[in-house]
Amino acid sequence: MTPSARTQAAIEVLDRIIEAARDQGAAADTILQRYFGERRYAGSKDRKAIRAVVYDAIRLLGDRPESGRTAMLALARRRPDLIEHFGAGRYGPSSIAGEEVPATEGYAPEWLVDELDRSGIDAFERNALLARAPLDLRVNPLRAKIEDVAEALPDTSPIDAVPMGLRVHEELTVDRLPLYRNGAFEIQDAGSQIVSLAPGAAPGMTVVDLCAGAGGKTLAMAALMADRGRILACDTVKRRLERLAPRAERAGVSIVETRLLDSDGEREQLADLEGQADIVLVDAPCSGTGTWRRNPESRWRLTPKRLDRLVAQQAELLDIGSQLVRPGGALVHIVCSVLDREGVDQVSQFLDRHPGWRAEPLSLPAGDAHGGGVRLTPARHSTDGFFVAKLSRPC
Ligand SMILES: C[S@@+](CC[C@H](N)C(=O)[O-])C[C@H]1O[C@@H](n2cnc3c(N)ncnc32)[C@H](O)[C@@H]1O
Repeated sequence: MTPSARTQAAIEVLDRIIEAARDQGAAADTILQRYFGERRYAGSKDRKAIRAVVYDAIRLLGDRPESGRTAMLALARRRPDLIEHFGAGRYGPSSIAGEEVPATEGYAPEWLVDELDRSGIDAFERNALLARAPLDLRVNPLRAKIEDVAEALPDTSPIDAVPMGLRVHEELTVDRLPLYRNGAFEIQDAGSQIVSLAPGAAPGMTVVDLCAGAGGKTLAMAALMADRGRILACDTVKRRLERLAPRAERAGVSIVETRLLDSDGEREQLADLEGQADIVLVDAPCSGTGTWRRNPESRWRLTPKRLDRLVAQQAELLDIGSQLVRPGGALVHIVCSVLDREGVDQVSQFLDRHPGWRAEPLSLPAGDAHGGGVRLTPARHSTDGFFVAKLSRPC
C-alpha cells in the first residue's frame, strides 16, 4: 500500500471506531482485526503502520470526534508528513478543503477530567494512563516453573513484586508458542495478577467469582488454590463464560464450575450458595478508566449516565455477593478503574448499608492504600489502574 492509501485506511478504521464508541459496539482492536481480515492485500508493514496512526489519533483526542477524517486532520497538525497524503494518489484521502475543521485535541471529555481530578489523578498519572501498555504474562505454577518459562522466553524479565509475572520486551506473538498452548502461562497484566492475590484464595476454599468473564482472575485464584477446593465462576454473558472451560483445561485446572446467570434472577439462581462461600469476588463491570493504555477509545464511550448506571450495578452486585459470604468470610471488590466513585465511595457506601462488615487492611506486593482499599496506577506501579478492597463479614 502507498503511504496515502494507508492514511485513507486509517481514516476508514477510525470512522468504524467512532461509530462503535457511539453505539457501544466492538473495541478498536477488534475493529482493526476485522478491517484487515477483509483486506488480505494489506501486508504486515501496512497493518503495523495503519494501527500506529489509528492509535496515535485516538490518544490525541479526548472526546469522540465527528469523523475519521477530522481525527486524521487533527493528527496531521502534529505530523506534517500526513498532510502530504491528502490529495495524493488514487487511493489516498481527498484534498483538504479550506473550511475543514480538525477535531479538538484533549485528554478526556471535560466531565471525566473533573471525575479524575476528584479521584486524585494528577497530570503525571494521566499521562501514564494513556501511554502504551506492556505485555505481561502470568506463569501457571500448575504447569511450569517461572525460571523455566523465563529461560524459554529470553525477551522477558521478572516483574518486580509480582510473584509469577514476566514482562515481554520484544514484540512476540505469544499465543502461538507451544508453552502457551500447554498452559505454562496466561497473558495477564501485572495489576490484574496483583489484585488476584487480594482474596487470599487458598487450597480447599469455596470461592464464588461472580463476574468471571473468560476467567482471568478465576484461573489465577485456582493456581493459588493448587487446584484444590471449589470455584463457581458466574457471568451473564454466555460467550465470555464459554471461553473459560478450554482455558481451564489448558491450565490444568479442574475445580472450576461455570454458571450462566440471568441479570433479572441472580439472587434466586445463587440461592444454594447463600452463606456458603469463603470468598466472593466481584470483579465488577466498570468504566475501564484503568485500562486506557490498552483501550484509549473507551474515553469516547463513557457518558455521565453510563457511569451512573455502572456505579448502581456495582452496588447491586456487591449486595448480591454479600449474601453468599459465610460468617467470617470475605467479599472482594475489584474494578479496573481509578475513579473514586467506583472504588473508595462504593466501599464506604457498602459499609453504610451493611453494619458489622469491615474493610480489611490488605498486604499486597504493590499498591497504595486508598480509602478502604488499595489502588494501583500505571504511573506509580507500572500496571493497569485498579482498585481493590476486601470486606469481611462478621462472624
Ligand atoms: C471486569 S469484567 C470481568 C473480568 C474477569 N473477571 C477477568 O478477570 O478476566 C466484568 C464482567 O462482569 C460481567 N457482568 C455484567 N453484569 C453482570 C451481572 N449482573 N452478573 C454477573 N456478571 C455480570 C460482564 O459480562 C463481564 O464479563
